[in-house]
Amino acid sequence: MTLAPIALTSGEPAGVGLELAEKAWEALRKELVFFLIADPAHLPGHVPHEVIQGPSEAADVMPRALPILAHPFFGEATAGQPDPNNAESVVDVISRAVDLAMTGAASAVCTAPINKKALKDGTDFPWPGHTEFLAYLAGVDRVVMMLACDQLRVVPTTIHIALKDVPSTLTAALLRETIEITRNGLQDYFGLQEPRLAVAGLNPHAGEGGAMGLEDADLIVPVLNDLVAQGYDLSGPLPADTMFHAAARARYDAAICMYHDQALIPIKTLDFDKGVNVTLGLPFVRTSPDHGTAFDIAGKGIANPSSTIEALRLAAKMASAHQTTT
Ligand SMILES: NC(=O)C1=CN([C@@H]2O[C@H](COP(=O)(O)OP(=O)(O)OC[C@H]3O[C@@H](n4cnc5c(N)ncnc54)[C@H](O)[C@@H]3O)[C@@H](O)[C@H]2O)C=CC1
Ligand SMILES: NCC(=O)COP(=O)(O)O
Repeated sequence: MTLAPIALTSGEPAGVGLELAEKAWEALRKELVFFLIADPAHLPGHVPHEVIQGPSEAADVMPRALPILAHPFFGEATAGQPDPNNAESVVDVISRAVDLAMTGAASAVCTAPINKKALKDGTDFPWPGHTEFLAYLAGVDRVVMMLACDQLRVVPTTIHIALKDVPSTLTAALLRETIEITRNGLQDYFGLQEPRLAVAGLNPHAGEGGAMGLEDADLIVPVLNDLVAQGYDLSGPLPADTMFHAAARARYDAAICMYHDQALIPIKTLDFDKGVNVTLGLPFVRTSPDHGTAFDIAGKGIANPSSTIEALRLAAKMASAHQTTT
């Protein structure tokens, strides 16, 4: 069965997203089909583009031009300088892509980076990022952020919160749900029958028997024991400083981490260029490049498109894996 095209969102028009959409089209136009939802006036215009009336026209257009589902914005796109007048449309484009994915007109959603501060300034966007907004749009209570590259997959259990709030936010229920959603996602979309999950400790040396913190023994261990008894393949809590070297990585399929930087530093260090952000637990596939709006290089034509290209490739792979299992 042919896969429906992937919906790629505009993201923040003052960032590198639209430049990367054009570069991704050049790289992928003979490999897969996607369409961009954006204001055509915002495109840098280094590649041909063609406005389509609906996703079903994308496949015909893709080999010759970047298919674009036009979404008028209220402001202009000035590199590195977000216009608050655009914020509402940035958000509306994400909702539109989700509608298309929920109805099957798009096989997946791939999001270009948004600038959280620009959205807060322009619209009172109440969400920390796409991840939580997508869960809201899809009507699901809990989703999981996973970042993936060839060498590593990582999941932050707590995401965009202050470091001081991590211990109080980290509950047994949150950790359990994170592990469950990760396991299901790796089974459904990545062909792993029983994923091997390595769980990081919260404290240095995973607490070192209580000498450096109690959460590892008191909170993490009971959750792991319970899930292992249910058949999960889990190890941990592991000291986070020694679980990301090559030999350690070979022992697991994904690392469950306790907070944002514990998860994202190792993957962005290993493969910033090709890392992909995936949301697990949604009723549709969502991927994104692992980087942000990169205002410092926007408009210069030097942004590296590899992460966006890999995000579109992974979206297509996950969507077809799901199609064959449903
Ligand atoms: N999925 C999303 O919507 C994401 C959004 N963000 C948002 O992006 C904004 C900026 O975040 P930062 O922390 O500055 O991270 P950033 O990823 O935008 O930039 C960090 C550094 O990496 C470089 N960089 C990023 N992408 C690049 C590319 N494709 N090619 C070459 N160099 C690249 C930038 O020039 C900068 O020096 C924030 O508002 C943040 O919340 C950050 C990550 C993901
Ligand atoms: N640090 C990852 C990030 O900011 C991406 O967040 P999201 O917008 O995908 O929720």
